[in-house]
Amino acid sequence: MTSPENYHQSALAKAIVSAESVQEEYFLSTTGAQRGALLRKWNDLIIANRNDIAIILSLENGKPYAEALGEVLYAASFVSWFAEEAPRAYGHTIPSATPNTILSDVREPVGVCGIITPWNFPAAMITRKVAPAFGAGCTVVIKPPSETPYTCAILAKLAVEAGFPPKSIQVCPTKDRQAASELATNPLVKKISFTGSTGVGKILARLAAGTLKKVSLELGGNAPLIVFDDANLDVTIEGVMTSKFRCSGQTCVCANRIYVQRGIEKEFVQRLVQAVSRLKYGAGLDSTTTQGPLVNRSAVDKVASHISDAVSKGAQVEIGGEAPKGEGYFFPPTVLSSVPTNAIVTIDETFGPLAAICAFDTEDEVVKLANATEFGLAGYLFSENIGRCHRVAARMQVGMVAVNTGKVSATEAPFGGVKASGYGREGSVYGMEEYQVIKAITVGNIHR
Ligand SMILES: NC(=O)C1=CN([C@@H]2O[C@H](COP(=O)(O)OP(=O)(O)OC[C@H]3O[C@@H](n4cnc5c(N)ncnc54)[C@H](OP(=O)(O)O)[C@@H]3O)[C@@H](O)[C@H]2O)C=CC1
Ligand SMILES: O=C(O)CCCC(=O)O
Repeated sequence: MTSPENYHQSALAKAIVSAESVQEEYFLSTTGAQRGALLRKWNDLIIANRNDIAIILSLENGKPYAEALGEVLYAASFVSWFAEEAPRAYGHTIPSATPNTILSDVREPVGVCGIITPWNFPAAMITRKVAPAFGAGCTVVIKPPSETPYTCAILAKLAVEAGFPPKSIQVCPTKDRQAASELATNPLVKKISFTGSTGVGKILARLAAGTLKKVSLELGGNAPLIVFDDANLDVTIEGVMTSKFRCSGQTCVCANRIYVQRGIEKEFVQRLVQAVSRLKYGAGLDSTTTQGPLVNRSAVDKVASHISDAVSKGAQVEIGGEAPKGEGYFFPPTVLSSVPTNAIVTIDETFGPLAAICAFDTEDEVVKLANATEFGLAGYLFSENIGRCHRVAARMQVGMVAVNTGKVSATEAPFGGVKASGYGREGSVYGMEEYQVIKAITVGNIHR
């Protein structure tokens, strides 16, 4: 009998066995085109239920309804994308060096996949992983985030309604970290895909090494955003607002350090403060809200500590700066100017609505500052000089660069990082490869 202590672990182990039981029988017997058709139905069901899903998402995560709806559509776009990619799992024919021999390679599903996702994108992080896994022919066991399990549950229900076998998508909500690590250690699981903090990513990678699983990790960022003095400031302010304040600053691609060339610092700060003053924090389902709450008390405390550290080193609060007293985890969108480059905010990802502005003088200097971090997920730059845009983009040590836009994420763009931001790419033409293995087939003596 299962003791209460290992109840969750044992539930996860059972879910893994259940997913494995249909891995071969169902997924190896369907074609990519058939799985693509199921993904198309799943996409259609998500779209048909988008308003209800957005309400659930907004209620459990706190993000404004309009943003939640945007996320549901973004989530559906991964399902739609991989519905098209599933039939295109091409292999190669390879000219063999051996006479009388035909050599080819094919792509096969890796097997049962363990999926672990964060609370900031309760829908999109599920579909960005599950849709390519299904497209490739894998089954999945999902450990959704404790803060936002319901969006995942409804997405899984719709996947089953679309026709995926119930056992092929297992959802195991648990707060028990020991239990969650079952996914990384169980030998039946062949792949771990994780989005979350760098610390947990390293733990999972270490655990997964025990059974040599395939691993992809989308981890923390600390995105630099560089504004050169030849930038178009209308475009730049719009880009900064998009990049910095989406999900109340709680995304791994949010600008964390804003470097502005000294000659335009004053005007930039003034215009940014104007734009920020139009934001309004509040409950997600209130239609006037543009900024939801942060995820928990420690997230609020982290923003406050980054502000007080920067201020103690000489930064100025231009707007915001203090959490309101009372219930809830709200933090007003904040702008700090004259932030010294040794402030903690330039080193540690804030994951909150704090725009920290540091002045710089030269291109070389700012590239060094931008790269002076263990992270390498997203980077942004604004300039009207095309040569400089290419030159600086080439020098930034990140997986994704956005030039003259604050939007770095798109279904068709490879999403992922370098350095301590992890490895593997999601979405795009590469996304399905993460869930496939390549098999070489050699046929000899063909002219016997
Ligand atoms: N790269 C990104 O997109 C994200 C980065 N972060 C960064 O991480 C910080 C902390 O956020 P947090 O949500 O705690 O991120 P975590 O990395 O702790 O959590 C992400 C997911 O991993 C699970 N998890 C945590 N520990 C383990 C473990 N030992 N074994 C298996 N699964 C585990 C969590 O479960 P549970 O919910 O039960 O804790 C959750 O589902 C943020 O402030 C931010 O800096 C956070 C979210 C996304
Ligand atoms: O912040 C994250 O956890 C994932 C990034 C969301 C995106 O832009 O796709």
